[in-house]
Amino acid sequence: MTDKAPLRLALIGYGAIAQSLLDLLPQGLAPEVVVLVRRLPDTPRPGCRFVTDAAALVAAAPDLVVECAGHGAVAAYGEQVLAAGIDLVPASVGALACADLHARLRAAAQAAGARLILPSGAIGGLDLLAALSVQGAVEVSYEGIKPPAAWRGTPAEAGVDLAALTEPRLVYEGTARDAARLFPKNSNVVAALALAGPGFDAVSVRLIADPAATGNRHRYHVRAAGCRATVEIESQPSSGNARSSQTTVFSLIHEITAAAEDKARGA
Ligand SMILES: NC(=O)C1=CN([C@@H]2O[C@H](COP(=O)(O)OP(=O)(O)OC[C@H]3O[C@@H](n4cnc5c(N)ncnc54)[C@H](OP(=O)(O)O)[C@@H]3O)[C@@H](O)[C@H]2O)C=CC1
Ligand SMILES: O=C([O-])CC(=O)C(=O)O
Repeated sequence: MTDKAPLRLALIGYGAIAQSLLDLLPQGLAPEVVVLVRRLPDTPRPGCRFVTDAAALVAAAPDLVVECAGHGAVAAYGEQVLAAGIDLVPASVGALACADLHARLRAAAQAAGARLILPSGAIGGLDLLAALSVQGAVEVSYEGIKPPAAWRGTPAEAGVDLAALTEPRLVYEGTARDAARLFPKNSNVVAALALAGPGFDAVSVRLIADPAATGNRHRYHVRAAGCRATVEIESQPSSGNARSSQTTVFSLIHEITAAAEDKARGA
């Protein structure tokens, strides 16, 4: 990387992931980060310029926009960012379970020569799924285990008294497409598995609240012709949000670093 052409970076959202990302961003990588928020924060942050509308974000002409706000933000701003020729990394990949939105984002990217870059987020092993999917059908069964606090404010609360749990409890079983819609803040990982190649109908999902869980555990089994694989990842939550794994932040920083290296090479 060179310091001659630092990356012009913008973020959408200023919650747990965005703040942790800004804390960990290598120094000098992106000297001024434009951050799109709905309400200006009470305290300014050195190195950040906060804006409250998407037009201002686009006008700043960033090289890369990293969304870390939620499914609604991908739907609200994704097309506008890509249509301006700006590469977009959506953390909220579960928004792409909506096939229409995914198609519109891909079309906007293609028309403007921008890239829609899907991060691996909290999990990994997506390269294997991509490689196997080129050869044929791939089935994935995923299990996500998180402490009860991670399921607050989700449909899990309808059938379970999360505060009273003394043993693990299944809070959802079904398809990746429904999981992404019903648990938008917990099921981006299953969308990432689906989008890596197998598709939303080939990924089955079990979500579990476990009072003994100290972190977020993601376990998935892969079945394809000539290959079986099991991947298990346990990650600490990001500071500030029990449901978002710290590995998500690392994954986004990895994408930002790659974009900075591309820019330095003139790619
Ligand atoms: N790919 C993956 O593996 C993972 C993806 N994620 C995704 O990342 C998202 C963010 O996670 P996290 O930081 O932990 O969540 P937080 O709830 O801590 O932060 C989200 C922030 O985004 C802001 N926001 C929401 N909508 C908009 C909008 N339209 N415009 C601008 N800001 C907005 C919220 O602000 P306000 O105060 O205005 O509501 C809030 O500050 C999750 O919702 C999830 O979709 C999370 C974990 C893993
Ligand atoms: O961070 C995690 O552990 C996974 C998560 O919330 C998601 O997939 O949305």
